[in-house]
Amino acid sequence: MSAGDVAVRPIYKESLHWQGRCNGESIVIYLSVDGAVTPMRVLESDSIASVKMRIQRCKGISEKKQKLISSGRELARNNALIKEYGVTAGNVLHLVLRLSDMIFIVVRTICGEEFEFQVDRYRNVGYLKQRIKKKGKGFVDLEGQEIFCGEEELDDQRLFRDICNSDDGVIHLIVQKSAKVKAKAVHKDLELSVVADEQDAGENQAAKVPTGVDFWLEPVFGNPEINVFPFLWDLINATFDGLKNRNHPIRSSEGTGGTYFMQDSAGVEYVSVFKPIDEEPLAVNNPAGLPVSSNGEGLKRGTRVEEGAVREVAAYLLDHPRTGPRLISGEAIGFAGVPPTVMVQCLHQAFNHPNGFASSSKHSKIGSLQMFMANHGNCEDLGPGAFSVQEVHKITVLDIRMANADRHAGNILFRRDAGGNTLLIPIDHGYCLPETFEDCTFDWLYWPQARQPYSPDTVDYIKSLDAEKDIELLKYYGWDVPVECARTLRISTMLLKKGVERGLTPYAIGSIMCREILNKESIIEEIICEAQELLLPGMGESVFIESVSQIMDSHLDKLSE
Ligand SMILES: Nc1ncnc2c1ncn2[C@@H]1O[C@H](COP(=O)(O)OP(=O)(O)OP(=O)(O)O)[C@@H](O)[C@H]1O
Repeated sequence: MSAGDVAVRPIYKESLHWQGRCNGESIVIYLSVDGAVTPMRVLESDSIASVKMRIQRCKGISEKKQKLISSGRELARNNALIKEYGVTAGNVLHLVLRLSDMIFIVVRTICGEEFEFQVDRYRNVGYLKQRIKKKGKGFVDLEGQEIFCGEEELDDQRLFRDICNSDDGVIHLIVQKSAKVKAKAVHKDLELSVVADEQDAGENQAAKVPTGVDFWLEPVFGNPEINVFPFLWDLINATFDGLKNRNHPIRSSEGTGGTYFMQDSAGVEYVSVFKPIDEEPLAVNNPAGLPVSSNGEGLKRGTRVEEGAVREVAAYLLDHPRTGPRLISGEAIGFAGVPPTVMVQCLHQAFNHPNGFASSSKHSKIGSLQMFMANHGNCEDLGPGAFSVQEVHKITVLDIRMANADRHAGNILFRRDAGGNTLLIPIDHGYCLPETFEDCTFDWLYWPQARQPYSPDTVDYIKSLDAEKDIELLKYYGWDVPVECARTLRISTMLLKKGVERGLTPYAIGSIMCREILNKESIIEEIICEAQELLLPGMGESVFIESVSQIMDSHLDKLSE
């Protein structure tokens, strides 16, 4: 996309131009936010982090909440330079905001009682009152309850999204318990603080939606012989009941794709998360307005647009429980805790239908339906010190196996249990099993737990992994795994297994998979390249994999000397 495609706003005082920077290597690029475009002068040697800092200074958007995309690629590495991503004069940087959905509310009464709530920004004040009533019996009389913000009375229909409109997602209200509940300017002792935690083109091949219905949901089977696990049926049925009771899907403010929270039949809790393939980043109906991919490649190298859902399901299927394959044990949650995920088709007006909506199969969407996991935010909000070694290690095993190209801390939710333990929940696996290792990044690489050796239990789990069986399993579920993705799985599983045999830590293994700097190949890429050079015409995949194995051995032996 060139600057000519968009209307450019005049440069105003607090524009994104550098003040007093030399012109030597400076270029003008364009920043596009929600369709509004602002010119921005940068140096080609500026890092992505420094560009984000400038956007933060000029536009007041925290750099943590910024996702920058240029020419169909996410500028994911903060330490990489603008020029390394190939950004040149006149290019457009698309800024996608990652607003938090979940808001933590601490209600403190004058008597010193305290109640904690977690709501999302699309809930209203009436909903909070219901929650207060349920939790704090006798705390307030729901009938007589009124909540104020400053001098303004908040009516029951008011959404937290509209109250919590500051970028850092924090609202301070006051509760004055008199005959009524009142909220006004901040006062420490009487505080109700609302803290936002950081936390139709796609016509499908699925079965026809019954005529005359305005919503629909059913699983999509790649293989008609598959028996859907009972817990997945429960998930599908609970989601269906929510739709039947007119509790519509609610779009998440986070994320670059269309992600919808599906409500239960009472409209009180979320039961699942639906991600339609035609709304993925760079897909034709992406609600964030990102340009459509020019070559079908997804936001991360080696991934394809509209294949996010199949990868989400694959990550779940391959997250085998400790006790053995799910097909035998029937256990819902696996070693790493990927939430149960299933492929479905869903029809609803609330999804993004830029060309209009009609109750017909044509407008139903294929996508992944994942169990909604109650959480207290994501790992971007906490320092890694809060997590146990085992919790971090389970994520590292998953990411290494799946060669995850999108493991930033925001894609790990956390939940504290009553005993104060913090459980990590990995989500967002749409960029797993890429065809190449180029974009593999693991935020946990820099966490201290990654430098600890795996426990004997974890080593046993890793030893039990079998990439060939995994590929068969994915095929059985109907994903005709492309040869390149199967190769990725074989090589990453091999690396993990060989690594633990030599006592390597997740850090050591992960470092082999990730590029240290953007344009320098990682060790695993070098190994693959070396093996490719040895490959003679007519040699099959197994010979290639054997050659990778031998080269990998010699690299690892050197490492562990
Ligand atoms: N299984 C889940 N349980 C609870 N919340 C979830 C779940 N999956 C997603 N979410 C919430 O929805 C938000 C958006 O989801 P997700 O990160 O998967 O979307 P995305 O568009 O793929 O994001 P990204 O831009 O990080 O690639 C998450 O940040 C999280 O808050």
